[in-house]
Amino acid sequence: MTDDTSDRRSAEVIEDESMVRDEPSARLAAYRRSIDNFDAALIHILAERFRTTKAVGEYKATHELPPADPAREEKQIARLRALASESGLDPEFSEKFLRFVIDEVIHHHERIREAGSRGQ
Ligand SMILES: C=C(O[C@@H]1C=C(C(=O)O)C=C[C@H]1O)C(=O)O
Repeated sequence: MTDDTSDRRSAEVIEDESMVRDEPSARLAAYRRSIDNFDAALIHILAERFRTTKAVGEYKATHELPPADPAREEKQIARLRALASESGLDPEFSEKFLRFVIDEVIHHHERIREAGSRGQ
């Protein structure tokens, strides 16, 4: 498939083609409306993930479990790398992104544990 064909197909999915012909900048605006929706979904998904990992951090602090679980991280990273490859996303990027998120979660868990040990 040429770039032109794939470009046209993406536009068809996002926007009525006749509107794009009439106003060239409408295509960019349509792409950006779609990006806005994806970014909003990402933020909601991340907020839900952090809500769950907060509960995990509290559970770990109560049961005196360590904040990080490298075996679980390794499994999760391998699983998401495979999913990324299957869906056309760079697996290196998916690993870096997950590593970034997991490191933040571990900091939260450490803070929850410290707060618990100070009796807060
Ligand atoms: C959420 C957990 O705590 C940490 C964070 C993880 C994550 O964000 O995926 C995975 C493993 C742990 O290092 C967990 O143990 O499940």
